Formats: sequence, C-alpha cells, structure tokens
Amino acid sequence: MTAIFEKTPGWLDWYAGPSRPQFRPPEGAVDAHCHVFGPGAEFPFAPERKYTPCDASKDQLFELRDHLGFARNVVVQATCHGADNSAMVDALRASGGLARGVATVRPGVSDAELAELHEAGVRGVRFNFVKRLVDTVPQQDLWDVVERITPYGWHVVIYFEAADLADLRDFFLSIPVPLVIDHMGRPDVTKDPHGPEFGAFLDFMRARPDIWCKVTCPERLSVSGPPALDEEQRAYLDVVPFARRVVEEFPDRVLWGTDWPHPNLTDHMPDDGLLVDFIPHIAPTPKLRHKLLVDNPMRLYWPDAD
Ligand SMILES: O=C(O)/C=C(\CC(=O)C(=O)O)C(=O)O
Repeated sequence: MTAIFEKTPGWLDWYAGPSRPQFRPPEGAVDAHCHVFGPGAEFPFAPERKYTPCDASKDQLFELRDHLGFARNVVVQATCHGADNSAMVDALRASGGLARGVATVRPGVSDAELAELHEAGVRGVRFNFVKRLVDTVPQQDLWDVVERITPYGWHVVIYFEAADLADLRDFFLSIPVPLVIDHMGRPDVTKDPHGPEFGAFLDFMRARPDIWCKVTCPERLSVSGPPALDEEQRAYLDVVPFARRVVEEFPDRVLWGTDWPHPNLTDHMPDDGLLVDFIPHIAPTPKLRHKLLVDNPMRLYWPDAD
C-alpha cells in the first residue's frame, strides 16, 4: 500500500523557481548540507518523526544543484527519516559519485549495513541534540555508534543549540573522530559576536584542529532579516559578523550548504539563488570562497578525488 502523509500544519514548501545567483560559485563547488525528503510514497517517513515535511526528491535536489552552479552535494539524513537511510542512499547511488552522505545509525547497526552505507558514499553520522527534533539518546548509545564507525574513517556531525554547548562540550571533545558542527552551533545573533557566548563557541572550535563548522542557515538564525526574497541582495545581515568570524579564523575547516529544502522554517521560505548570493558577505575573498566551497568539502568528503 502506498503511504500517504499529511504535512505538519503550517509547513512551508521549498521555493519553486529560485533566481539564478549573481555570485557564480567556483568550479567544483559543493553544497555540503542539504536533504532529501521521501518522496513519502516511495520512502515513508519514520514513525518517531517530530515533523512531516513536503516531498523533496533527489531529482529536484540535483536540478537545484545545477541551477545554482554547484557540482556536488552532501546529503544529510534528516530526523523525519529516523535511522532509515534509504532515501538518502538512493540519492547517493543516483548521483554518479557527485553526492556523499551523512547517516543516522543506531548502536545495533549491522556490519553489513555500515559497509553498504560506506560503499554508497556515506562518510559520517549525525548526532542531533535539538530537543524539538529528537528524543534524548543515552550518551552510551552515541559512544557505541562512534566505536562502530571509527574503522570507516567517518566523522560525527553535531547539531545543537548554543545554550547547550556548555553541557555538551566535554562529551563532544571526548569523541575521537573529526566533528562537524551544524549551523554554527545556532548562535543568538542578537548578542555580540565578540561577546562571551559566541566566544565560548569559538573556544570550542579552537580546542581541536579537527573540529569543522558549517556556516549555514542565516535564514534560520536571522532576527532582523530582510528575507532572501524579491532580489534582496542584503539578506540576513545580522548573521554576517558571526559567520565571517568563523570563516576568517578557521578558513580551512568551514563548509557551506543550502540546507534545501529548509525544514521547519515558519516565517518564510528563502529563494535559494539569493542564499548563494549571501556567500560573498561571509567569505569576502576569492581564496576564502574557494576553500569554503571546494577545497574544504573535497578534503572531507572526496579526499581521493584528483
Ligand atoms: O529544523 C532544523 O532546525 C534544521 C534541520 C532539520 C534537522 O536537523 C532534521 O530534521 O534532522 C536541518 O537543517 O537539517
């Protein structure tokens, strides 16, 4: 029987017909944070999910990639698919080597499944600590997962709110594989980018040379806007000082991604072309942009490519 899903009330679908960016990404650019959702009829959403999204298929993702001038994707497993990675893996397999993946796995995952995920292009697992997205997972379970993935050379992507960093920091630093932080650890951008809260985040980044950061999601973090809509070239300027500090201090460990199809936004859905136009605000030189969009993601996800 075909699964029929009703979207979470108020759900905003991704922006159809995005503009063509004025900023042209360098050749070989990687969108290092995006998702596929279903389609639900083919890849049902997980029973334990906290939201039910619209469909967002691999073909639509690849069409956006080409339209925006990107070459590759890193497809991150979203919580609405739980630990069933089949939609993400299907996208990786269909990409012809142009997509890598970040999976969700439980401690009981079989060796055969891990090997299959690796062969499909998975290079990391995601630990999500955002309470509206997941139920709390015992730290021992996460430890067990780390032990299982270490032989594959994978990293751990961590998603958390700024207020939770103090409690989680020691646990994060005890994970013996590279860490990749989602969305800059979700800073409160009404605070001073040179103040103690973002200072604590930067200190965490300084604690180890293998902690990476995605300077993503200005549309989620911005308070002042204006939204990336209607040709707006100065969108989300309140996020710029935060992202730019990270890019300038850690130029070799930053990644950028669209976050398409932008789950759980409630205010507006950005035009992805204008999101690409945000990049020069946070990475002001061609050299920084090349590291952010090409060198860094290639080193992390395609280390063997020419
Ligand atoms: O809802 C958010 O804050 C952002 C998400 C969703 C998510 O993390 C998930 O569903 O797994 C993201 O960027 O992937």
